[in-house]
Amino acid sequence: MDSNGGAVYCTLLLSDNYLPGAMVLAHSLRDNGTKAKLVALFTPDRLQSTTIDELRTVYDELVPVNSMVNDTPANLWLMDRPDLIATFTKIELWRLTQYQRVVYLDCDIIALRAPDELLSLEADFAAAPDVGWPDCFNSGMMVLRPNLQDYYALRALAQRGISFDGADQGLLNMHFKDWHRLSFTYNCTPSANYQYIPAYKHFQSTISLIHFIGARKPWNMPRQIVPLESPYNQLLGQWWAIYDRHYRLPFVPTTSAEIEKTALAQGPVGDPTSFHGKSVEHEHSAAVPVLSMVPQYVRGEEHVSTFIPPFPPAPITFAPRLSHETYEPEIQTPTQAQLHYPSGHIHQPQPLVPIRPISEYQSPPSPAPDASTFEAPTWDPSREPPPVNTRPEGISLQQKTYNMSEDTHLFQPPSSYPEAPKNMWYEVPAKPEPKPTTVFPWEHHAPKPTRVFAEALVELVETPTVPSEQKQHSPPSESTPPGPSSSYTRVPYEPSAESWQTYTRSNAWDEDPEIQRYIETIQGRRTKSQVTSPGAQSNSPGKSPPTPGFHPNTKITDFPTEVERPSLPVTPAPIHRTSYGNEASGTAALPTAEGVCSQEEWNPLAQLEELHRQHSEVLEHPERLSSRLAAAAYRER
Ligand SMILES: O=c1ccn([C@@H]2O[C@H](COP(=O)(O)OP(=O)(O)O[C@H]3O[C@H](CO)[C@@H](O)[C@H](O)[C@H]3O)[C@@H](O)[C@H]2O)c(=O)[nH]1
Ligand SMILES: [Mn+2]
Repeated sequence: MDSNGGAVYCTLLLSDNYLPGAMVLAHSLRDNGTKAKLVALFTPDRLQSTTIDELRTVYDELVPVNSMVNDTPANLWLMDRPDLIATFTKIELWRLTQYQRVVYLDCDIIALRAPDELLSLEADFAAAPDVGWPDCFNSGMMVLRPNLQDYYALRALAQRGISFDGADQGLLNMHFKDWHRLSFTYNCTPSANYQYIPAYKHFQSTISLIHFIGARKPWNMPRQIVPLESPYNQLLGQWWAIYDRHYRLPFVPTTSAEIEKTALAQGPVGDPTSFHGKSVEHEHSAAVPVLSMVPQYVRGEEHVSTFIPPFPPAPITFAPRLSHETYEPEIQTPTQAQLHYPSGHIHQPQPLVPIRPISEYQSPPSPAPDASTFEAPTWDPSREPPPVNTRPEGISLQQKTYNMSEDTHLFQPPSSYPEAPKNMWYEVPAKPEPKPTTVFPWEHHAPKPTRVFAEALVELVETPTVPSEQKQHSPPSESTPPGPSSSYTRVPYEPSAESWQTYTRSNAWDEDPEIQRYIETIQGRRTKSQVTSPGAQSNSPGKSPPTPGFHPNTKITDFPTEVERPSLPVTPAPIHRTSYGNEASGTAALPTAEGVCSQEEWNPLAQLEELHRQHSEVLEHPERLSSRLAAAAYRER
């Protein structure tokens, strides 16, 4: 009993010609590091003793079993596999009760990694789906617990010949209906199904076991078949790699003379169907030292003669194997022609693909051709569009396998990281503010704004002497340009005064000489066009331009003196004119607001008193309010 509690890998050998498979399978498991016991069931009545001896070199235990032949083999012919007549012998696996668990593998399987986890799988019976009918499992790989109940049940079915394919897979699928499904990567069968190539490319690295189902087995096929990159041919290469590691003959001819000699020495091979049993004994000549029994059952050796010739012999009239692009290993049975590498002296074999014109091949003296020699004619991308209907090229890209790091140290972050770069933002270039379009003529040479704030004003206001002229509210002469607002402050500066007193209380419309002139030109125009206007007639004669420096007509507002008006002089008030008779008529032309006393008579104190009186009246006699409002509404109507 080993660490897996008696779990073993096990295969079955029914005939000598499957010996290479059994041997390569065992090597693939060992090469991949499994420590588990390797067991081989074999049928002594059907095998040569040398075959059994050979098995002993790699298998830990050999278990002889009686072969169980299907007496009603009709269904085998549905598969065209009469050679599977004895595969009912597989049910002997359930009699291996000396082992707790058996991972059974067909002889035509290789391991790309040892699937040791299957040795401890918690399932009574597990397998992977079959590519031909995925509801069924493929019986080439099974994880099972040997037990006599299943054994006798299976044997009963077998004796009655109950199997839909006439072999073990049909029988086992009828018995184990509830099988534990394992990943296809545990029993990956090469196939040419529509989904196969992309899936293969994707899952390739996860494959544990490859199963070469079908009548043709890797050891009966050449080492290399083009296209080399097709999944089947790549997997075939994997089988041959293991085989070569353990059994490749030491002699490899390299010169053309050696090639010729070796080919002649091996001679033509007989009917391939006769290679069962002893008829194969003559096949390897003395020129090739035979150290093991295995190579004599390896038909693949024959058609490559353990070498690849440097170039196809010329003249060549048939397609060399290298041009075999539509290889379908599961369907084709090897013909004699397929088992021969075409060298000059061998009779004309049947080509596998339509013969290409000789011009498609390179001439013999050119360097050794590789697979690409037989590619489609070269394409000049600078001159023509890509050729249509060519083979995809991605599949032939180099594949790389990366290994996980085995470093067991924890990641240590660096003590500091470099400073992040600064000033990475984009400086938006400043767009110059567009100058506001000028409306009035004086704006073209407008003086710089001279607004002054409170602090600065303290000094400015203290110094200037207000001209007496302005105290009398006369308009400023043109010789006095509009300067800082302090020159127009008529209220003497008082440090305790409210801040509003410090503001400019001049009206540019009254005091800016340019505005004065502008108004005069407009008035002039109005005079010409509206002759009948009484204001125009009285205001401006329209005969001579106004006298510069004196514009009494245009002055319409000013700050009233404290005598004129008791309220605070916050805003300029309309000038109450008495000096110009026609001015008065102009003012009289404006209708006075109804119910509002004139500016001059407005007494804010009296008005406040009145407001207060009304307010208290409403509070004391609310009923009067409604009658008041009703009266007001009636008035409005
Ligand atoms: O002449 C033979 C034939 C078969 N076997 C053994 O039986 C197994 C099954 O035969 P195989 O040629 O591998 O069959 P497959 O092509 O794999 O065909 C399918 O169908 C078979 C019959 O149902 C099942 O046994 C397989 O697992 C299943 O993959 C082989 O691996 C060997 O272990 C021999 O030893 N010698
Ligand atoms: Mn098989």
